[in-house]
Amino acid sequence: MNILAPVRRDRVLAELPQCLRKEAALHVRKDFHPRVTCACQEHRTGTVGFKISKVIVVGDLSVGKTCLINRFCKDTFDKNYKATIGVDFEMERFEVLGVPFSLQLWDTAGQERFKCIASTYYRGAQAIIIVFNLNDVASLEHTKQWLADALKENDPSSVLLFLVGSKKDLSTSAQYTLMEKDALKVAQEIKAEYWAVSSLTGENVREFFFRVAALTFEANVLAELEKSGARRIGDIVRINSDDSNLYLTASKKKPTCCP
Ligand SMILES: Nc1nc2c(ncn2[C@@H]2O[C@H](COP(=O)(O)OP(=O)(O)OP(=O)(O)O)[C@@H](O)[C@H]2O)c(=O)[nH]1
Repeated sequence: MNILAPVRRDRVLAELPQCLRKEAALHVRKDFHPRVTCACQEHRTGTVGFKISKVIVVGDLSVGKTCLINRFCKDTFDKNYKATIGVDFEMERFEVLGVPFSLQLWDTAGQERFKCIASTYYRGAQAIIIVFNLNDVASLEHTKQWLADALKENDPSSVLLFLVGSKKDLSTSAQYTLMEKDALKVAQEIKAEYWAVSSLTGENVREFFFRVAALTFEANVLAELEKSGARRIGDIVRINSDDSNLYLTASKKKPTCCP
C-alpha cells in the first residue's frame, strides 16, 4: 500500500539548484555528484526512494519559521502571529533525478516556554535550518545557541546546516548589505549554507527548499552507495581548514561506477 502522496509536477528536480552565496555554501559544484547522477541513472539508489528525511527548523520566536514552511508547502502567508506550541510538521514529496524523495519539515517553537517540548523532536535530523530575522541582529546572535541545542540530539558530522535570514522584504538594500556581512561570517563559522528569503513575497523560498531537498538527497545517495560498498571513503568530507569556505567536497578520484 502506498501511503505517500504522489509527487507534484512542480517538485521535480532534474538539475542541482545552485547556492545563494558562494562564500557560504555547502558546496559549489554545478551538478550533482557524478556518483549520484550515475546511481540514479542505473537505479542503484537503494532505499533512498522509500525513506523520509527529517529536517528541523529552529530559531528565535517570531523570526518567521512557520511562515517560511507555509509559503513553500501551502503557498500561503499569514500576517498575524500565532506562536507554534511545541512542534508541527509538513511532508513534502520531491522527485530528484527520477527518484522519489520525501522531506518531513519540522516547525519548532521559538518561545522559551515551549522550547523543552520542541527539543524532544530534534533527534534524527538530516538537515537543520536555523532561521533569524534579517532585521534583528539579536536573532542572528542567538543562532549559535539554537544550533548547539539542536546538535546535542544529532550527529554533527553528518547533518547539513542552513542559516536562513528571513523577512528580507522589510530591509532596505543598505540594511540588508550590512546584515548579510555578519550573517555570512556566522554561516562560515558554523559551516552552514546561507540564504536570505521573504515569505511575504516568496523571494528565494522555493529555491531554498529545492536546495535543501537536493543536498539532502545527494547525501542520502552517497551514504547508500557507501553502505553498499560502491563508494570509496572520502567522497564527502568536512573541510576544516581555515582558508576554505566550502564545507562539503567531492573526492577527486574517478567514480568507479561511471565511465
Ligand atoms: N514582512 C514579513 N513578515 C513576516 C515574514 N515572515 C513572517 N512574518 C511575520 O512574522 C510573524 C511571525 O511569524 P511566524 O512564522 O509565526 O514566526 P515563528 O518563527 O514561527 O514563531 P514561533 O512559532 O513563536 O517560533 C508573523 O506576524 C508573520 O506574519 C516575512 O517574510 N515578511
